[in-house]
Amino acid sequence: MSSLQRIAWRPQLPVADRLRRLVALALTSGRPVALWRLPGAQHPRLCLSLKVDAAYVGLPPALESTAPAGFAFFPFRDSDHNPPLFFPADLFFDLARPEEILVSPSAAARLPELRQRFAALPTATELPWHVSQQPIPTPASQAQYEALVAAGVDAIASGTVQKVVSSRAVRRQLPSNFDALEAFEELQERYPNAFVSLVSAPGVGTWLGATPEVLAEITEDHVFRTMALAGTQPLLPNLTPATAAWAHKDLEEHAMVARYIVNCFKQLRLREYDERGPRTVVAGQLLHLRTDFAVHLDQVPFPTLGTDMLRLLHPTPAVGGVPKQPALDFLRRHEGYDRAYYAGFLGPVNLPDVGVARLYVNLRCLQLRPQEAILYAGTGLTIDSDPAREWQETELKLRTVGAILHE
Ligand SMILES: C=C(O[C@H]1C=CC=C(C(=O)O)[C@@H]1O)C(=O)O
Repeated sequence: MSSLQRIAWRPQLPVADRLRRLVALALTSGRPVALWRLPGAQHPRLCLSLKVDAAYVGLPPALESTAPAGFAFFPFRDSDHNPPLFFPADLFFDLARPEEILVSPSAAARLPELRQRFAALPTATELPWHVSQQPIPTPASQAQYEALVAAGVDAIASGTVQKVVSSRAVRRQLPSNFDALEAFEELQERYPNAFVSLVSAPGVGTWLGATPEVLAEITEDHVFRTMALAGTQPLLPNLTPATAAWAHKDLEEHAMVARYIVNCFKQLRLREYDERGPRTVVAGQLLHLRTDFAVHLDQVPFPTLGTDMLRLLHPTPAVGGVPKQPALDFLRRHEGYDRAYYAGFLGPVNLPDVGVARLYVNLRCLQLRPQEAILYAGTGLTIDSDPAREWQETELKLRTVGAILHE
């Protein structure tokens, strides 16, 4: 049950300024704020939490309709440095319906004060985005990354793992006059089919991204959905999804993710899932192999399937590896930097529609620092991986979110 209440809201301000001021309202008082645009949607949405402490949680969130409404922001791996978060929704603003706002009971009780603070905020100031207190990761040089790939291939050859997804971080200077809200807008325009997000929270910093990968969804029609997304090639001018041919390496890399998902269903003893694929899909300037999985929740006796699958799935072999624990151990030992929220997951739960949850893997993302951005990208390794090609693939993936870092 959502306890959010709909109220009319007609400040004398253009819609974009309302959004900017709501973000300012959160940031100037040290609170978390999440903005997102669903794949294919025309307008973004915003969730603001009034209680910072309420955001820190342990387990991945419950996805049932009885669970609280809010926005999940989970790291690749739990740690004191990268806490798993769920921002309970106190204010929800949908730019498709700019004349209203949804508020929680505690926000409703404070409406006069919130309205006053909102009205007093200057529109044109620079926004005080949250900054992570964690050290900036040391970027891997090409030689270092290729050595990591070679170590991954060795671990596969020796039988320690079957697949592992190595990754790296890159530092880029921010362009002069960089504005995170304008960058969020540009990501929406460039990638209409991605889940585009801008999340800023105390202890977490500020993250921007445009991901193609669903981790766990429960849709309006009561269908649980997830996908295997792995296998990459550039979308070259004379190529279409229909004409793309795939190397054995990509097919194998993809099949391991699909098998892992099937095994998660098996662990829950669920047989009634629909599997479609693999097919070729476009994500920005890249092509991926994708297999879609769906379960009609009204037709199976698994009321908590969404929550159970989420807890089994993360991190999938599209970002970790197979078997899971040895692959994660390999990454901890060899990767040489902290992924933080890259390859974690994020998205709204019961917000605004009760019974609907949309969680995505945090890929093609960057972290904002005062003068620079930290970009992240990884590649799935198999026994056939060539270090130079894997480096090249990370370069291509970095271009997705990197496209917004121009003068
Ligand atoms: C790990 C990333 O992508 C994953 C998703 C799609 C294709 C992938 C691949 O082909 O390696 C990765 O598994 C990333 O973008 O950083």
